Amino acid sequence: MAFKSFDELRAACQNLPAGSEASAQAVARRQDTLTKPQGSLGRLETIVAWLARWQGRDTPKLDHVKVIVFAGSHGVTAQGVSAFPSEVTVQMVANFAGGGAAINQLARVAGAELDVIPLEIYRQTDDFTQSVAMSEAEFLTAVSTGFDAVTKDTDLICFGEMGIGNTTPAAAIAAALFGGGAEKWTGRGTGVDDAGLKRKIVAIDKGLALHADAIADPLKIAAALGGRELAAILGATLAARQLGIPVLLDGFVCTAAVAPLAKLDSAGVAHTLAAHVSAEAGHRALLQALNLDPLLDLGMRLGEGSGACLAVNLVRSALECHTGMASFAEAGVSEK
Ligand SMILES: Cc1cc2ncn([C@H]3O[C@H](COP(=O)(O)O)[C@@H](O)[C@H]3O)c2cc1C
Ligand SMILES: O=C(O)c1cccnc1
Repeated sequence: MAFKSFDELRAACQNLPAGSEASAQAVARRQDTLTKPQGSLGRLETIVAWLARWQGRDTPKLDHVKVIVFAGSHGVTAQGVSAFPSEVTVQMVANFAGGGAAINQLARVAGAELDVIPLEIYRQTDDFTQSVAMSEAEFLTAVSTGFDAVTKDTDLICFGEMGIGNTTPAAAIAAALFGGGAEKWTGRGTGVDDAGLKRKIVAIDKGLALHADAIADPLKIAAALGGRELAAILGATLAARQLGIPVLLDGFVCTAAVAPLAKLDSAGVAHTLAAHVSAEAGHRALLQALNLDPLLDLGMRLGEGSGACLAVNLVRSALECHTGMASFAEAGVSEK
């Protein structure tokens, strides 16, 4: 897919397939026959219904689980917004290839295939305090790359990101979409000190003022204030919806990347589950703004898709119970 204009992409974001209510109901009916008090597996039960709804299968499967990590470089790092230098992005892409990052270990344990897709990582976006981060064409190229990275044979997908500085564009997008000022959405990312936090807030306020004309349009916000890996996550999440693939969202950056979809269509992220709430300051508020209830709260603040991938283990456990448990009749267990 090559999206040619904001208008074309917006139309795609506003014409989304609904999930299968019939498959979700088939799961709910079976849950109530299994050898447990009704509802006693709590969210494990609703997770399976969610899988069924968005896979469009009465019996969901998890044969092919994927993690795609998108990487991008950020011009706004010139404002001193990260604790780490920008070149760490390229270095970490090499580390992913060598199997040495957290996400490599988590993907192996979760039985997930890991893909890493660098988006012009030797070319930073423009510094959004000076101009738009990406032109319309640059933004759409990144969205299209993300869209094309998703393939139909996938049963569940996690998106991750690597991009030094990217908690700043993420907070800027959240502030532009939901208001409340930069301070509400800005956290310490990789661990900036108080002066660094101040620089982030100043940079975001400057970006919000400079791009005030974009604020009515969620896609223009994502182009003016975002980053290539965030744009790719937006495109990939849209593709997943069209292909019938449920999505596990990772942390603050990933959630900010998909937030424009929710602004364009009130059910725009209905096929996603928030895998966790990260320790990044704005994440809890952002999940609330999107009406998402996170599965895990482990104080993680890494990105890379790490929290999403960890939650694959929960989703697998939920599905095993659903498919493997005996019914009251099969097991000869008395009902109440
Ligand atoms: C070694 C290393 C590995 C990472 N893996 C993910 N991130 C995370 O930290 C960055 C965002 O934080 P900030 O906005 O403060 O730069 C992103 O690259 C994100 O994926 C990492 C950061 C570092 C340093
Ligand atoms: O929650 C996140 O996505 C996050 C937090 C800190 C650093 N990088 C990503």
